[in-house]
Amino acid sequence: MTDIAARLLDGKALARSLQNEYKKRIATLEPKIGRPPGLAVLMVGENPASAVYVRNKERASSKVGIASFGQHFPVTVTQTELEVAIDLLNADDCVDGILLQLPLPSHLDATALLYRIRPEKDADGLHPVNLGRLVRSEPGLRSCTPAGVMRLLAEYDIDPAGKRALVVGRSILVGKPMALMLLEANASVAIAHSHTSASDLCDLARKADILVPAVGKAGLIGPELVKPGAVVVDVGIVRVTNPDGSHHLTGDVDFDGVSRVASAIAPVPGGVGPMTVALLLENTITSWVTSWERRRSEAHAAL
Ligand SMILES: Nc1nc(=O)c2c([nH]1)NC[C@@H]1CN(c3ccc(C(=O)N[C@@H](CCC(=O)O)C(=O)O)cc3)C=[N+]21
Repeated sequence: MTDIAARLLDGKALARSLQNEYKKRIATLEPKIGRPPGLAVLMVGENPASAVYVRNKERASSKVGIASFGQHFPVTVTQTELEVAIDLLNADDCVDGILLQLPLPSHLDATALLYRIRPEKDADGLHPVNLGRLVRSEPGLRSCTPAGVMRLLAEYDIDPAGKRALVVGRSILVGKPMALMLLEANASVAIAHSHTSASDLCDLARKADILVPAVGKAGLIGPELVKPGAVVVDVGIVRVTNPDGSHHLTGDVDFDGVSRVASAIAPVPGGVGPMTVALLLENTITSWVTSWERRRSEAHAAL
C-alpha cells in the first residue's frame, strides 16, 4: 500500500485562533453593550465525560471573556426544578446562551426541557425553531458539533459541493444536523445508522469523499472502509479506561490505519471536540450581539 500522509485537520489549533478572535470581538463590543456575554451550562449528575466537556467549556469561556452562569444539579433533581432554572435563565438579561448538557438521567424529559429554552438563547441549536431554520437553510443558531465540522472543513478549503458525503449516526445532536449542513453545502449526502447492514455501511463508506462517523464505537472505521483520498472527520467520542485507572479519549476511526488512506483526517482528541466548544462560544456571542441590536432598535422605536 502506498503511504499517503493525510493532512491533519487540526481542530485544536483552529479553535485556539477562533478563541483569540472572539476575545478581541468581545473586548471591542463590551464597552458598547455594557456587559459581557453570558453562558449557562446546565449539568445533571456525575457523567464523567460530560464533566470533561463542561470543564473545557468553562475554561474556554473565561479565556475569551464570557461570563459563566453554569449550574450543576444532583442526579435527584426534578423536572420542575430544572424548568424553574431554565425559566430564570430565559428571563435573565445577562444570559445569552443556555445549554442543557445531554444525556440526562432517564427520569427527566430532556425534550420538554430543550423546548423550554428560548430559541434566541439556544446556544446548542437544539430547539425546534432553530432545527427548523436549519432544515429551511435560514440563519439561526446551529448545533455546535456539526457547525464546528463545517468550519473545520472550510478552514482547510474542503468544499463539500458535488462530493459524496456519508454521515454515520443520526442523532439529533450530531448526525441529523450534520447531514443537513452538508446538504446545505451542496454535498450528495447519505446517512448510515444502526439499521444499516454492515455490507451497506461498507459500500456507502467506500464511496464517500467525505466520511463523518458520529457513533461512539472505537475502531468502527478502519482503512478498508475508506476511499483513497477521502476526507475523514471523526466525531465519535469513546472514553477508554487505561490499565492504571486513568482515562483517554478515542474516536470511531482507526487513526493510524486511516491516515495512510485518507487525504485529510480530524483526530480525536484535537479535532472536532475543541471546535464544538469554539462554536458554542460563537453562538453565545452571536446571541449577545443580536439581543443588544434588538433592544437598541426597540428603544429607538419607542422614541
Ligand atoms: N447539549 C449538549 N451539547 C453538546 O455539545 C454535548 C452534549 N450535550 N453532551 C456531550 C457531548 C460531547 N461533547 C464534547 C465537546 C467537546 C469535547 C472536547 O473538548 N474534546 C477535546 C478534549 C478532550 C479532553 O479533554 O480529553 C478533544 O477532543 O480534543 C468533548 C465532548 C459535547 N456534547
